[in-house]
Amino acid sequence: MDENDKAPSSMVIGYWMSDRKSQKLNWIEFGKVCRQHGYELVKLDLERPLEDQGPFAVILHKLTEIIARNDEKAIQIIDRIEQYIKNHPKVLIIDPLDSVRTLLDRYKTYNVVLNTTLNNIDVFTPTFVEILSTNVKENIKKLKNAGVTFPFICKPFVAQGTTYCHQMSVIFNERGVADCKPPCVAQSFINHNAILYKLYVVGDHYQMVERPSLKNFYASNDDRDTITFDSHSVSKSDSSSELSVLDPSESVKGSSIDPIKLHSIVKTLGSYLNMSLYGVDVVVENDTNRHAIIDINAYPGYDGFPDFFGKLIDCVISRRAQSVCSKAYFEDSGFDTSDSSDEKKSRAKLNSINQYN
Ligand SMILES: Nc1ncnc2c1ncn2[C@@H]1O[C@H](COP(=O)(O)OP(=O)(O)OP(=O)(O)O)[C@@H](O)[C@H]1O
Ligand SMILES: O=P(O)(O)O[C@H]1[C@H](OP(=O)(O)O)[C@@H](OP(=O)(O)O)[C@@H](O)[C@@H](O)[C@@H]1OP(=O)(O)O
Ligand SMILES: [Mg+2]
Ligand SMILES: [Mg+2]
Repeated sequence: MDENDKAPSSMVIGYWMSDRKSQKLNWIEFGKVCRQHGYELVKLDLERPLEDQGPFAVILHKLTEIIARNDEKAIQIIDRIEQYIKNHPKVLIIDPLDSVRTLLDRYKTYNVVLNTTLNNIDVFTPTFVEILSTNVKENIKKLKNAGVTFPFICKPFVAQGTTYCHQMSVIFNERGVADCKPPCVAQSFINHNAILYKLYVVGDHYQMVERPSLKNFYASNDDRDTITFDSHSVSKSDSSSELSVLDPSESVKGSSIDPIKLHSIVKTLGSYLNMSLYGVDVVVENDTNRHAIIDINAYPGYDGFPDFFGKLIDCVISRRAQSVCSKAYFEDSGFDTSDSSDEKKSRAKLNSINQYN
């Protein structure tokens, strides 16, 4: 490439995701989109110091599988990235590692939703409790105290990035409580006529896609054995699991998804999560029409998201503009933006400002 062809180094986007993910997204195309907007896209070599590869204006990543691995090598990789960010406070990271860590922990994620104002508009997270022990008696007591009802769904604590994190079970009775595999989160099952709504978010843009989901289960089925399943065999666009087929006696009433609620979910969660790239799984409860948030994913698949790359570069540009403005704003007000504790305070302040804009 001609040297004059190169974007200035301040316009380099360093990215990392697995080869599998970049192939699925046809990531080479994103390189072209970046060029059209004056950015250069460079894959990070996680084995080498980032200082030798930068400087970067932006770090864009799906590091969930590295963060979730948590072995010595993975810790070293993440430390390296965090150190770079600390040494270069102006670099924009999509998304901040602490925010991704929250989403990798289902228990923390559900607590975030619980503490938002979404409840006021009939958007909720089904009752949940963490199960950490294998003591069945103790767990039954814990479930009762928390108000988790049968049937409930048991999900591994780690939400993304491992081979087992999508292995789940539906538990119908006290006998089934022995099938909980701690550490996990037990969550009351919400009947929703086997329709899942996936909200894919890219910065200020979002798109809803409909997916198959689990059929209705009733408490009267209390002698049933536990059902185990892999979530990826139920709720992908091409899934056709038996677990999604409604019983013949059930009428297939369309649920009424409310676009205003979806809009509020995105507006509210964006600032609570401090994330730009995420997906929210929503089901609409039969009879009540309440909207339940059952899952939030960092950097999901975006299958069915029109013009993903166009929206992604848009997001990079607008987040950069925001972060430049906020740095200028806080420097003016005497904040030391290179100090990470001040940085945290300034982000919190900025979040609260954004929330009301
Ligand atoms: N509380 C619930 N009530 C009813 N059905 C649920 C509930 N939680 C999950 N499900 C069903 O189980 C599936 C998997 O659950 P969940 O989305 O939490 O798993 P996941 O592995 O994190 O999925 P993803 O691939 O989206 O990351 C959902 O798509 C939905 O069909
Ligand atoms: O491809 P990836 O590795 O990003 O897999 C992600 C997957 O996308 P895919 O649909 O392309 O498989 C997402 O599905 P949708 O919500 O978009 O349906 C969701 O399951 C994430 O939890 C997965 O993240 P992981 O568990 O792997 O970290
Ligand atoms: Mg899901
Ligand atoms: Mg998930």
